[in-house]
Amino acid sequence: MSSSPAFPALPVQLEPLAHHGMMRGGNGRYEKFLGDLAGLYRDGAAFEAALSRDDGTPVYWVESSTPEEGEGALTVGLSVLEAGSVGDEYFMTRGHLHRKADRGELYYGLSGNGVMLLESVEGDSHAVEINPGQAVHIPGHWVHRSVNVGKTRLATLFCYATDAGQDYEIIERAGGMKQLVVRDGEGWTTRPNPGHRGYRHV
Ligand SMILES: O=P(O)(O)OC[C@H]1O[C@](O)(CO)[C@@H](O)[C@@H]1O
Repeated sequence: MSSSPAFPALPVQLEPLAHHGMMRGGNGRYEKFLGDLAGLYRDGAAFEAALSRDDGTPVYWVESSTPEEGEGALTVGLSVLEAGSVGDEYFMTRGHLHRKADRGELYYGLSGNGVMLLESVEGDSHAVEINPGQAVHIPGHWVHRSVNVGKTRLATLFCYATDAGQDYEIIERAGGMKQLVVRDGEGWTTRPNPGHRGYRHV
């Protein structure tokens, strides 16, 4: 016998365990392996070399809670990104614009050291650090990606409108994001991506 979902949806207690890379109480999980990320990094030879050494563990994963769907519903989750690099680019998420582009997102840094790379379709770019105890509040209409610029796992708690959706193709069609987040001595810097064609002219 099938049962209807409860209305209103039941409250959920979540326990993000950043150092264990998991969140208790969620109902969703996905993982991205190096092999899923072909074309993301500029240095193809460095990517192939990294793939040949790959230990088969995910580069990043997301554990989330979506207790209800529809307008006004929220998805909350833990995003975990390993430390590392391909060529001089730090490990990063694929990045996306929300399909409902006016939907914003909140990230709260739990552990590790990251940068949120934020770009508008009009051509503005911002790289905002996210360290433990810092939040980044991303309004709608920003293409966004997280980058781990530290030496340990980056774990962030996030929240966005469930109906936001994700458009990954906008970055692929543009030849990647406008800026790259790269090693700079012991730190990080941004450098223009020579392959970027602009988000509007695609
Ligand atoms: O969806 P992407 O771009 O692969 O990256 C995963 C990211 O997406 C989110 O799950 C939600 O926007 C982030 O928390 C996470 O860092």
